[in-house]
Amino acid sequence: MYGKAPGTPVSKIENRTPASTPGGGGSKAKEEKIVVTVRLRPLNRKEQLAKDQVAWECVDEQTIAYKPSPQERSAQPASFSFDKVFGPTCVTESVYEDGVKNIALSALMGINATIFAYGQTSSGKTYTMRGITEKAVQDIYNHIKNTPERDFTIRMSGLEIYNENVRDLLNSESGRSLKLLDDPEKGTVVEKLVEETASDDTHLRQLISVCEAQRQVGETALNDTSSRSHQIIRLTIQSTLHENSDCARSFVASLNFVDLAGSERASQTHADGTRLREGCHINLSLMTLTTVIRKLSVGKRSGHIPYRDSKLTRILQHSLGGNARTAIICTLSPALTHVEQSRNTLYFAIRAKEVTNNAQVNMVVSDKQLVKHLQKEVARLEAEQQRSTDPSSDKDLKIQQLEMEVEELRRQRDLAKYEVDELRRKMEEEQQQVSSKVEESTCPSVKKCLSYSESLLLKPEGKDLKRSEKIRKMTTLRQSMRSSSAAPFTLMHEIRKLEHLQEQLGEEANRALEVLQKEVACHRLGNQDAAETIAKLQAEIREMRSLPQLPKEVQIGSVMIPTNKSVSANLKEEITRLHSQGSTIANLEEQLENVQKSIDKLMMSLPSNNTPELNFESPASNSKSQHKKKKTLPLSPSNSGIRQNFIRSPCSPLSSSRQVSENDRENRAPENGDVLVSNVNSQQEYAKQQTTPLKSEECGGVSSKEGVSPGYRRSSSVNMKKMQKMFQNAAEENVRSIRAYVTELKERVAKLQYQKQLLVCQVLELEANEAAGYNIEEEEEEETMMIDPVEPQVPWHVTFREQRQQIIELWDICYVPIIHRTQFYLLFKGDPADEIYMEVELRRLTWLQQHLAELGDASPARVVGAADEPTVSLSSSRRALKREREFLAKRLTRLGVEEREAWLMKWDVPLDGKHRRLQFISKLWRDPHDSRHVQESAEIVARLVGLYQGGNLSKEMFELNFAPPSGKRPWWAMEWNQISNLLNL
Ligand SMILES: Nc1ncnc2c1ncn2[C@@H]1O[C@H](COP(=O)(O)OP(=O)(O)OP(=O)(O)O)[C@@H](O)[C@H]1O
Repeated sequence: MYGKAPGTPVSKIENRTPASTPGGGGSKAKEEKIVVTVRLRPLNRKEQLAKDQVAWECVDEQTIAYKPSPQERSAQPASFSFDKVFGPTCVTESVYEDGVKNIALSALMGINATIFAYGQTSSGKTYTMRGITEKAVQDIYNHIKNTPERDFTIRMSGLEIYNENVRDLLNSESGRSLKLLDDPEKGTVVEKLVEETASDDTHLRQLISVCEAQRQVGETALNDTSSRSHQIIRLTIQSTLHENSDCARSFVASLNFVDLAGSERASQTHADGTRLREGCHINLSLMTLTTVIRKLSVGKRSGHIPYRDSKLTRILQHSLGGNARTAIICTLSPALTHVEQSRNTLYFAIRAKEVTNNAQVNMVVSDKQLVKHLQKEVARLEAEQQRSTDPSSDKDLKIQQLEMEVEELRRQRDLAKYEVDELRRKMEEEQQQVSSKVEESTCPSVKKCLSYSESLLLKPEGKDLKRSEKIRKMTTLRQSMRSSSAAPFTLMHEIRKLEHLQEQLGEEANRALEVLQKEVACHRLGNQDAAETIAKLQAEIREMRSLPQLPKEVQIGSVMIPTNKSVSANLKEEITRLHSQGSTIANLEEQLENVQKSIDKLMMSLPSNNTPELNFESPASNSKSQHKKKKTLPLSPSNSGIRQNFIRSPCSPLSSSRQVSENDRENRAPENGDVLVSNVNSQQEYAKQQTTPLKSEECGGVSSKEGVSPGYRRSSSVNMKKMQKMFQNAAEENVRSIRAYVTELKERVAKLQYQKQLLVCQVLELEANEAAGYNIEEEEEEETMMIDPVEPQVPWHVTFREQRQQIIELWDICYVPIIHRTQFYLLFKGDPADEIYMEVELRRLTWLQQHLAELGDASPARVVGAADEPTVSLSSSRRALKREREFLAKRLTRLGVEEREAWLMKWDVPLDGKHRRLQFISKLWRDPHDSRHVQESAEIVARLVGLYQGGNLSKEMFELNFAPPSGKRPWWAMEWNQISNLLNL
C-alpha cells in the first residue's frame, strides 16, 4: 500500500488545516525545511580497543566541532550547526523528544511524516531508529486513547531495498522482488505489498519486530550486525470523527521510519563477494539520495531531480521536497579513523538542512462516508421543506381542536334537547290545562274570535291569499285578542318565541355543523372518525329538529282564549310560569351563543376564509323527494326569515351575514315560517313549493331552480350531500395538489442530491486533473530549468568539493583506471569554468555505476554498431585496473630510491618485500574518502606517468563535443553518447 498511503488518493484529498495541526498548522500546503539533527555515539568497544581517538565534540545543543590534533592543519571547516546535536551521553528518548516527536505525531493530524537515519556503517542508525519507532508507537496509542471522539485505524507495512530489489518484510516467504508502479494519482506504488491493520499497540509492535527479523543483516569488519539493506516501516494512520458526527472527512497520513544501510568503504569493511556487491548497491542508492538532496538544497527549480535513479528515492519521493514533514537524524562515529566518513555525513546533513518540503493536511472522503453524509443531508432537507410547506403538524392540532369542539357541541346539543323537551312537555301540560279551562268558560265573542282564527289557521287561502290581506287579518285578530285580553296573545307570543328558539337552535347547530364539516373535510381528508362523528352529529340534530314541534295547529287552533278574570288570572299564572322559563331560554341562548363563538373561533382559525359559497342547485327531478325531507326537517336557514325577528344572536357574524332585508322578505313568496298555520302535507303547499323558485330543501336538499338571484341562493338551504361531495372534491383536489407539491419537492430533493453528487464528482475530477497537470508542469519546469538554471544558493567551491568527492567515490566503485583519475583530479581544481566538466564526469560515472550494478559480472555489453569497441563489465574493469597497476609498478623506478623508500615506509609497505612495488601501487587510490590519500595518490601517479612533464595535461582531453569516437579508446574515456549507446538508453 505504499502507493496508497503517501499519496492518499489525490482525487479525494482536500487541503485543510485542522485546528490542532501540530507545529502550528498552516493554510493549505506549508513550506518547511527538513529538520536535521546529528547524533554522536560514544566510542564503541572495537574503537576503544584500537585506542582510537575522539575526533568530534558537541560544542552546544546545535553545534558539533572537529578536534584536530595539534600538528594537523586542516583546510576543512571545523564546526557544523544543525537543528539539534545530541552528544554521546544523550539517550534515544531525548533524540525522539527534542528532535523528531513533533514531526512523527503530525501523522495523527493527516500530515505525512518521515524520519530517516543516515550515517556511515556502525554509526548507530539502527540503534537510534529502533528507539525512535518504539517511542512513536507509544505516543500514537496514547494520543488515540486521549482522543475518544475520533476513530483511528492504523495499517502497517514494511519493506527493504536490498541490492536494488524491493522485498516485502511482512511476506518475506514470497521471496520475490516487488515492482514499483507509477500511479498518476498515488505516485509510486509498490505492487502487492502486504499491509496489515494493527489491532492495538502490542500487535503493531509484533508486526514491526517481524519486519526487523526479516531484514538482511550481515557481518562486516565494522559491524557484526550490519544492515545490508534500506528498511522502511510505514504506518498509515486514518482517523474519522464518530459516526453520529456530520463530518464526512477523515485525516489520512503515512508515517515512515527509514533505517538506511550505512555508507561504507570496501577497504574499511573488508568487503568482498556478497558484501562487496551489497556495498556497491548501498553506495549507489545513497549516492542518488545525496544527489537528490543536493539538487533540492539549491531549490526545486535547480533542474531535473533524479528521484528515479534509485528505488529508495523513488519510494521516498514525497518525503524529499514533497508532501511530508521530514526529519533526518545523522549518526556519527566519534572515532578519528572515521573522520572523513563523518565529515561526509555532515556535508550531507548540511545539504539536507536546505531542502524545503510542502506538507499539507490530507483529508479523504470515503465513498461510504460521502453517501452517508449526503443521505443525512437529504433527509434533513426533506424534513425542513416538509415543515415549511406541509401544515400536517398544524393540521393534527386543528383536528384535535375540532374534535373537542364537536364534543362540546354535542354536549350542548344534548343539553338543549333536554331543555326543549322539558319546555315542550310543560307547554303541553299548559295547553291541556288552558284548553279545559277555556272550554269551561268561553264567551261567544272569544269563541268567534277563536273560530275565526281557527278557520284562518286551518284553512289557509293558498297562494291567492294576498299577504297584505293575511297581515290585515292577523292584525285584526291580534287586536281583537288584545282587546279582549292581552294574556292569550302574550302566551301565544311566548309559545312562538319558544318555538322559534328551538328552530333557531337547530339552525345554528346546522350552521355550526356545516362549518365543522368543511373544517374537518379540509383538515383531515379521509379521516373516517371525524366524518362519522359529523354524520352522527348531523343525524342527531336532524332527529332533534324532527321532534314534534310545538303543534301550532293544535296549539293555536284549539286555544280558547278566556275572557273572564279567573281564566285570565290562570293564564297569567301560566304565562308567569312560562316567563320563569325565561332563564331556561336565556340559558339556551347562551349556549347557542357559545356554540356560535366556538364556530366563529373555528372560522377565524381557518387558514383562509374563502369558504365556498353554498350555492347548490338541485335537479327538478329531485324536488319531490327533497320536498319530503323538507317536511321533516324544517330548519333550513331560509325558513328563518321571520324567525329572525324573534331571536337573533346579536354577536354572531354568521347570523348577521344571513340577515335578509325586510324588503327581500316582503317581495318573496311566503315561506313555511310565514304562515301561522300550515299544512305542509297539503297538495296546495306542495304545488306552491314546486312553483316557487325560493323554495329550498332542508338538510339535504335543493335549493332552487335556475334563475334565482345570487342573494337568495346564498341563503338557500344546504344540500348536505352535495356539500359533502363538494367538500370531498375540494379535499381530493387539495390532496392532489399537496401530493403534486410533495412529488415536486421530492423531485427537487432528488435533483439536489444528484447535483451534489455531480459536484462531488466534478471536484474529484478537478483534483485529479490538477494533480496530473501539476506533474506535467513540474516536468516542463524541470526541462526548462535544465536550460535556464537558477543561480545556486550554495557557493561553487562547496558544490565543487562535493561533486569531486562523489566523482572520486564513483571512480572507486566503477574501477576507473587510476591514470584517468589522476589526470582529472589534477586538472580540475575548482575553477568555475570546470563546472561543466564536473557535471559531465559525474553523469557519465553515475550511469556507468548503475549499469555495472545491474550487469554485475554478467556478459559484458558491447557498444552498439561497433564490434571492435571495448566491452564493459565489473570483472573486465577489475582486470584492466589490475593490468594498469602492474604497469605503474614497473614505473615505480622512476622515483628516486630515497623518495620511493620514503613512500613505502609512509604507506606501511615493507622495504624488503618481494612484491613491495605492486603492494605500494595497489594502495594508490584505494580510499576515496581520505582526501589526503587521494591527493598523494594523484601526485605519485602523475610522477610515474610523467603527467607534469611537457604540459601534456589538457582539459580538452575530456572531450565534451560528443563527436563519434575516432579510433580506439579506453571505455572510461568514451563520450557521453557512446555511453548512452552502451547502456541502450
Ligand atoms: N548512541 C549509542 N550508544 C551506545 N551504543 C550505540 C549507540 N549507537 C550505536 N551503538 C552501538 O553501535 C553498534 C552499531 O550500531 P548500529 O547497528 O545501530 O549501526 P548502524 O549505523 O545501523 O550500522 P549499519 O549501517 O552497518 O547497519 C551497535 O552495537 C549499537 O548497539
